[in-house]
Amino acid sequence: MSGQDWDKAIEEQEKGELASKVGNLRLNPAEKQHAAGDKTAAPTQNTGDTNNKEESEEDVAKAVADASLLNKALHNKLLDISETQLEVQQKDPNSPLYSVKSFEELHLKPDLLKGVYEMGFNAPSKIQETALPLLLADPPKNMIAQSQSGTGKTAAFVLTMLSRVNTNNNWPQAICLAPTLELAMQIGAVVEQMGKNMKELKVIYAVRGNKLPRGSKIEHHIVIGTPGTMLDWCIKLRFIDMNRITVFVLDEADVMIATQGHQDQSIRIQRKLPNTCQMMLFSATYEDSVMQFANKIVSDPVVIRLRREEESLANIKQFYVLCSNEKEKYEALSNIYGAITIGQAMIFCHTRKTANWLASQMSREGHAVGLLSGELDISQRLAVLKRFKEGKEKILITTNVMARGIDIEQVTIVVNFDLPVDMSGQADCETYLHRIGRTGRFGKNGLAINFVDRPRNMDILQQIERHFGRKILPLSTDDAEELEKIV
Ligand SMILES: Nc1ncnc2c1ncn2[C@@H]1O[C@H](COP(=O)(O)OP(=O)(O)OP(=O)(O)O)[C@@H](O)[C@H]1O
Repeated sequence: MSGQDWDKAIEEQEKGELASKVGNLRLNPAEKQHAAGDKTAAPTQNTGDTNNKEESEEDVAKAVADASLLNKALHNKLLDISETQLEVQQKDPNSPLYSVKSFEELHLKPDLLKGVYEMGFNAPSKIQETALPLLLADPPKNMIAQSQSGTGKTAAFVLTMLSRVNTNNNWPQAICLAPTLELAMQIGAVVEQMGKNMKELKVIYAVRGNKLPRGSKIEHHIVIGTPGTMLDWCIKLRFIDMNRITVFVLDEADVMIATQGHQDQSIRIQRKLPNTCQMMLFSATYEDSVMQFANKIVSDPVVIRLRREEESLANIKQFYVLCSNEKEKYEALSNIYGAITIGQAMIFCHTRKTANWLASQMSREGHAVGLLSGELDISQRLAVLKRFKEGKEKILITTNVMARGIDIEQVTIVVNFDLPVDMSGQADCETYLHRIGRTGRFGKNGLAINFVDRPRNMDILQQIERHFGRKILPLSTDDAEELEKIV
C-alpha cells in the first residue's frame, strides 16, 4: 500500500467507526430541551461576523474546548487515581473537614439518590468524598476545585445543584456556566440523567440561538449556558431574577480563560448574584492565570486540588538517540520495536507531513497505527483516540497541535520523533513535560525516548535537561542488549 492509499484507508476506517462511537458527542440541544420538558426554540449556529483578532482568539479557545470535549468523551468512567494526593486548603478552621464513603451519608433527597445509583455510582469518587460534604453543608461553602478530567467533578457539582433546587418554586435557582455550547449540553445531559426521578425538574440552556421572546420569565429550575447568552438573559433581557439564584457554578475555568470575553462576561454575571449565593469553580488545571480568575469569581473558597504524579518527571526514564536524518530515526525506532516489548506508544512529530509519512511506514511494516492528524474533525479525532484507548492500535502518531491537552491515561513509552520547539525554534519545555507525562502515570515507571538530529537539536535537548535539572541519557539503538536494559 502506498502512503496515500494508506492515508485513504485509515480515513475510511475512521469514518466507518464514527456512527457507532461518537453518538453522544453529537448533542442536539433541541432534543435535550425536549427531554427536560422545555418548549423553547432550539439553538442554531451563530453566523455573526468576527474580526481577525477575535477569530484567532476563538481558534485557540476552540482548540482548548475541543480537547476538553474529547477528554470528556474519552473518560466515560472514573479514573483510577488511588495514588494521587488530595490537598485541601480551608479558610474556616471552625468548620471541620470530613469525608464521606457513601452517598447515603450525604442525606440526599430520595429521588436524587435513586438517580445517582441508577447511573451506576456506588460510592463517591476521591474528589466527591471531600467536596460533597462541604458543597452540601449548611451554610453552603464556596469552592474552587481542581482535578484532572475524569475524576468526578461534573457529577459533584450537578449533584449539588440538584440537591439545592426546590422544584416547587418555578424560577431559576441554579446557574451553570460552561465555555461552549457542546460542553454546556454535556453538563445538561448529566443533570437530566441524575435528576430524572425528580419529576418536576426543568432545565433550560442559555446558549447561542436559543431565543426567548422579550419579557419572558424563565420558570426552569436550572439554567446551563455559555457566558455571552447567559449575560444577556441575566442582565440585558432580565429573564432571570438574579436575587433568587442560590447556586452558581463555573465549569472548565481553564478553558474559559482562553477567551478574554468569556472571563469578563462571567465576572459580570457573578457580580449580580446575591452574597448568599453559593459559588463554585472547577478546572482541570491549576495555573496562576486560572487561580487569578477563580479568585475573582469565588470569594472565601475552600480550595481542593487533586495532584497527580504527571507533574513530575521523577519516575520517567529519559533517553536520547543521535540520528542524522529521518531515515535513521525510522531505523532507530524499528530497532527499538524489534528489541523490546512495548505496550502502547505515543509518537510525536513536528509536522503533519512527518506524522503521515511515519504512520504509513510503520503501518506498512505491520504495526497497528493510529494517526491523529490535523485533517480530522472532532468526531474523527475521538474515533482515533477511542481505538487507541481500547488498545485496537498500539501506536498513536500525532503532532503537538492535535495532542495538546488531551488526557490519555497510560502509555508505556513516549517517543519524541521530533523534539518540541516553540515558534522561535527554542526548546518548548512545557510541551515536553506534557508529552512525556503521558507515560509514568500514577507512580508507574515511564519511558521517554528523544530522537536528536545532530547537531542543532542537541542544543535543544540540553535546554530541556537544564530546565528540568534531569539528565537525559544517550542510547544506542544498534545494541539490542542495551535496549533490553532500559525497560
Ligand atoms: N462516584 C462515581 N462512581 C462511578 N462513576 C462516576 C462517579 N462519579 C463520576 N463518575 C463517572 O466518571 C466519569 C467522569 O466523571 P465526571 O464527568 O464527573 O468527571 P470530571 O472530573 O468532570 O471530568 P470531565 O472534565 O472529563 O468531565 C463520568 O462518566 C461519570 O459518569
